Amino acid sequence: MGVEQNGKTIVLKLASGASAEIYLFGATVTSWIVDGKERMFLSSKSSLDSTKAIRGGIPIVFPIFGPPPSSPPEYAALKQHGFVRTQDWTLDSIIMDRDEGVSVRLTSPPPPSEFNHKFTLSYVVTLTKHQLSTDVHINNTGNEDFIFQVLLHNYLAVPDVKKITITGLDKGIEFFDKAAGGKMGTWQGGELKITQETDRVMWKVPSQEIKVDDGEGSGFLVKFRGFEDCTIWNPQEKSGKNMADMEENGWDRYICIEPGYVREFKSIKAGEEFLGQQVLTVL
Ligand SMILES: O=P(O)(O)OC[C@H]1O[C@@H](O)[C@H](O)[C@@H](O)[C@@H]1O
Repeated sequence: MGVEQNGKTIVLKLASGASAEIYLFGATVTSWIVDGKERMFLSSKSSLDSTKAIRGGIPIVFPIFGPPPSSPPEYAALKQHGFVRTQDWTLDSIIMDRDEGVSVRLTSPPPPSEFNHKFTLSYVVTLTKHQLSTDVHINNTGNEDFIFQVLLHNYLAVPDVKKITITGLDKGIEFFDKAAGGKMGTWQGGELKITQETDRVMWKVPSQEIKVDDGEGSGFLVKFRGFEDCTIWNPQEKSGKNMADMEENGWDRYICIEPGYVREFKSIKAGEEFLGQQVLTVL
């Protein structure tokens, strides 16, 4: 029980058998086991040698989501989804180590020199019997405002994505449909099924609670606070087969329900803190 440190990874363990593995590279959660079952998808073709972002688990997206914008220059120079998913993070502290829960705080290293904004970024991962909570704390430690986007890119393992049902998306939400070439749409309410490539940035989700029924008696509840938007992504074969680090048919074994602040850039004032929380529960 407790917290094991194994060089590149930290493993949280509970007496119930629940565990979570976090790579220091990107502070990426790569495994979450509940009731003897792996709940995170991790592609068998993912590189785990710190050369490329990990394909699976929960990569952290910051300070941009998606491809870089054309300006300002320090943002235009960034790679897709920003730099923190490919940085070596540090274990800062063990916050809690008890029978009912284990919690650790990780901190990111300084940003690349061209990203000339002062901030601290810490990530608190808490494991309880059926839940995994991941909280991002961003503090503006400089004297000027700066802007960012942030998102927790979870890959939730499911037996067959074509059998899942997603609910909790409020009727009337606007979404940016990347799979449809970047069109805006309005969600009509009800259930969302994955029958084709899906890449939707749902703007301002009032419920902040999305349920995934895996069609085989289990699933997930994804709750969030601080984050307002949620991207729902599954590439299916059409785009999945073009991803070098995606295993064959991997696209059928996960769904990404990604809480974030991504519909626009959020401005953070000098001295201000942003807290984005994700709570994943196994149903
Ligand atoms: O291949 P990456 O950089 O990890 O991104 C994966 C996907 O991440 C999703 O969040 C985006 O909405 C998709 O458009 C993107 O393809």
